[in-house]
Amino acid sequence: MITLIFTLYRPGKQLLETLVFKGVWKVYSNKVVLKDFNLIVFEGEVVRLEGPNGSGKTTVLKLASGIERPTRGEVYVAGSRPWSPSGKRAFGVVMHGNMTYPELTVRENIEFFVKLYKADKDYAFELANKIGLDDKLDQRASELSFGWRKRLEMVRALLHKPKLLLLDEPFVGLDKRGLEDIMTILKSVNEEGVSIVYTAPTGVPYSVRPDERVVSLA
Ligand SMILES: Nc1ncnc2c1ncn2[C@@H]1O[C@H](COP(=O)(O)OP(=O)(O)OP(=O)(O)O)[C@@H](O)[C@H]1O
Repeated sequence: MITLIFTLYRPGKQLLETLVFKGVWKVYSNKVVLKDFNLIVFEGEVVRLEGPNGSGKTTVLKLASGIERPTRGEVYVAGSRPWSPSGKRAFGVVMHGNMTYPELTVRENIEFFVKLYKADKDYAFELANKIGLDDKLDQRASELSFGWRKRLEMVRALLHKPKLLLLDEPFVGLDKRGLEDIMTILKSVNEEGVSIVYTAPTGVPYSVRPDERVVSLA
């Protein structure tokens, strides 16, 4: 009987919480930007942070990536603080500024970040190919147009296989092909289980997945 119970009992796979905000407040010199903000994002989920300019969307990403610390409350990425070594490995982030090196070529940038993260070089160059960077590998990052630099930033953010990808307004300034390339890579990594949290000002007509969760900031 006991054997039968153990044979039938197949607990569902526990989904990992890739991002947790618990009672988070963010106050900048007496301006309350986030007031008791709570959010749980599970493995493989896509969450769109929506709201008007100044509502705190970027602030949420800065807290999730450890660039800012909460005034009150707790933030966890895959169970770790975002600024801890294991937390840092668990996410990739693309904000408005560039984090790749302008003087290095696309290839050199990818090789540099592969070494930094002790990542898989083949996987990194596969990402670069998938996003259309294969014929730009020998160009300096500084020579790339905005949309191509954005693609390089996306590869930089993903090459260490993070569990969570954080993107600040990923569709801004891209042409049709740029949008398609970015969407292709986002769909592909999301199918592999990567959670995506991205910001979009209210009214932006694009989405990563039709069933994505929308979180509105007032
Ligand atoms: N370092 C800072 N010091 C003081 N105030 C700040 C700082 N960073 C952000 N703020 C303020 O916090 C509020 C929220 O800013 P945030 O950039 O998170 O908004 P957002 O929703 O991303 O806006 P946008 O759509 O314009 O990018 C704004 O009023 C902004 O002026």
